Amino acid sequence: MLIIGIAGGTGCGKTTVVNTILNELPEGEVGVISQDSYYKDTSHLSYDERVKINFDHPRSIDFELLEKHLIELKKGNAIDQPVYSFVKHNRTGDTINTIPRKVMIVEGILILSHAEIRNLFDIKIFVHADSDERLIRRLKRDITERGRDINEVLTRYQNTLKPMHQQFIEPMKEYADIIIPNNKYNTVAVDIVKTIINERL
Ligand SMILES: Nc1ncnc2c1ncn2[C@@H]1O[C@H](COP(=O)(O)OP(=O)(O)O)[C@@H](O)[C@H]1O
Ligand SMILES: O=c1ccn([C@@H]2O[C@H](COP(=O)(O)O)[C@@H](O)[C@H]2O)c(=O)[nH]1
Repeated sequence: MLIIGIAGGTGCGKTTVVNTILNELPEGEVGVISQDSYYKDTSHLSYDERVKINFDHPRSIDFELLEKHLIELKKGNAIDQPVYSFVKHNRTGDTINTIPRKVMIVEGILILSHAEIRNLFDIKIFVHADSDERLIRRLKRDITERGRDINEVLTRYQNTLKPMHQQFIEPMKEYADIIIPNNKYNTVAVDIVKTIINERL
């Protein structure tokens, strides 16, 4: 199994890059694990308490479960990936049975910040987009898809997202094998990643 980690700040285009790769490769050969599925279960908190969580800090992620799942997949075993709701800020209680594939892509803002997880990746990719570009994309996406308003996005950006990005995400470029510049759609870089995956397939 080839495990590829794709990191980068919110709105840099990780999900879009992953979907582009998936759409053009043979169905069923590549699997995806999203770090978002591993936000800690916060069912014991009220919605008002959950909204105050710093979701850009590594402690908000259940890295132990993510590591356990990746090890199981490497051994050839299926895992039950939790389903996360950004609208509720919590796991939904559902899971997706995820079977091991020849290539597994793990994507998320903080996946390179955890040494044990990082060491499981055969290829580490960092997707870069400038912070103003990422904020614009996040505003548009979170208002249309994640039930936010302009005030929520900008307040979270100033209070937690920006400082956490500078502390825990941007420095992870150091560990990347490939950095994809993604201020514009970067079809050349995505083609290169697809070629690497095709060779493995
Ligand atoms: N290169 C790009 N140029 C312009 N918009 C983009 C680009 N990549 C992604 N987007 C858009 O920006 C938003 C955030 O992208 P997404 O892939 O969800 O980022 P991430 O998963 O890194 O948070 C989405 O609405 C997506 O359509
Ligand atoms: O309940 C939640 C959990 C996370 N977030 C925000 O999501 C982004 C990470 O997702 P991307 O798809 O990479 O943007 C992170 O910046 C968190 O602030 C949230 O809003 N609510």
